[in-house]
Amino acid sequence: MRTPVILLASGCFNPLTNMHLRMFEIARDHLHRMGQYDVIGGVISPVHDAYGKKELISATHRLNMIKLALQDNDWVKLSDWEAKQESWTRTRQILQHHQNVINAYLKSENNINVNEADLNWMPDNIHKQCGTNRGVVVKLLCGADLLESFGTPGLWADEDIEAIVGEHGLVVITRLNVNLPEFIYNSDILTKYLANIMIVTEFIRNEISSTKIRRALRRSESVKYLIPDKVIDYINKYSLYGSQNTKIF
Ligand SMILES: Nc1ncnc2c1ncn2[C@@H]1O[C@H](COP(=O)(O)OP(=O)(O)OP(=O)(O)O)[C@@H](O)[C@H]1O
Ligand SMILES: NC(=O)c1ccc[n+]([C@@H]2O[C@H](COP(=O)(O)O)[C@@H](O)[C@H]2O)c1
Repeated sequence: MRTPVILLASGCFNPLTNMHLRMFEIARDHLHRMGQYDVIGGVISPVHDAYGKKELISATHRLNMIKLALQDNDWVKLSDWEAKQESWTRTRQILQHHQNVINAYLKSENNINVNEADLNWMPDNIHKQCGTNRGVVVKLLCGADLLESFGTPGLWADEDIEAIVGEHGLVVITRLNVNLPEFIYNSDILTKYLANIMIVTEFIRNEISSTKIRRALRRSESVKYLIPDKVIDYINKYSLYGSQNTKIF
């Protein structure tokens, strides 16, 4: 029997791009083709404001843009749990929270109090898709650059990496200039849990990044077809990313 999986992408989404959405599609295709997993949902979890990364705009705006982008998406949902915490939360805790909540909810057959915020990101027809006996695994969906950041001294605790890869698992999308097999080979922890790391090769190379989108916006260059139209309208409406009085459609 296939294991039910939710793919969770945690990041800045500053702003959300079409590549963020595409990551979910190619990851789901890949996992289904492998035959071992049943991807029952996708979750986008934008980082808390306190993460404080350069140029990070408020979570309110980032959440609103994601909501707009997902209006026509029938399987990827927004989770605002991380963004609404008191402060920044480690990725390990985010994965654990989502996995615990969904499994408790499934076991209880609706009889526990799941708060509104958590109900929002759960897949539709979750009981039908999983029944009560099949535990859902929440896997971290990320790009190769995020995996590479595991090697930045002091950024990730070893026990967090071990829990993320060992208890959840990674689905990693290739990115230009990152040699994933070599990076994994050089890490004892990643090699130990190799079976839990799925590398998804994006053969249709696409180097859209939020950094490039912000740069284009600052320079009044068009970002159409790189981010969803509704997100462009929102950026225009609130003059975000230095896009005042510019033509970005
Ligand atoms: N073009 C891409 N290819 C593969 N993964 C990507 C791509 N763009 C973003 N991602 C992944 O999406 C997740 C969310 O990333 P984040 O919002 O930090 O995106 P980003 O576009 O890399 O941001 P920034 O450019 O601001 O650093 C991360 O795991 C990141 O690796
Ligand atoms: N120790 C950790 O759990 C840890 C460390 C660094 C980044 N992250 C997460 O990685 C994501 C992407 O961050 P960057 O955009 O800075 O690469 C963010 O969601 C951030 O919260 C987690």
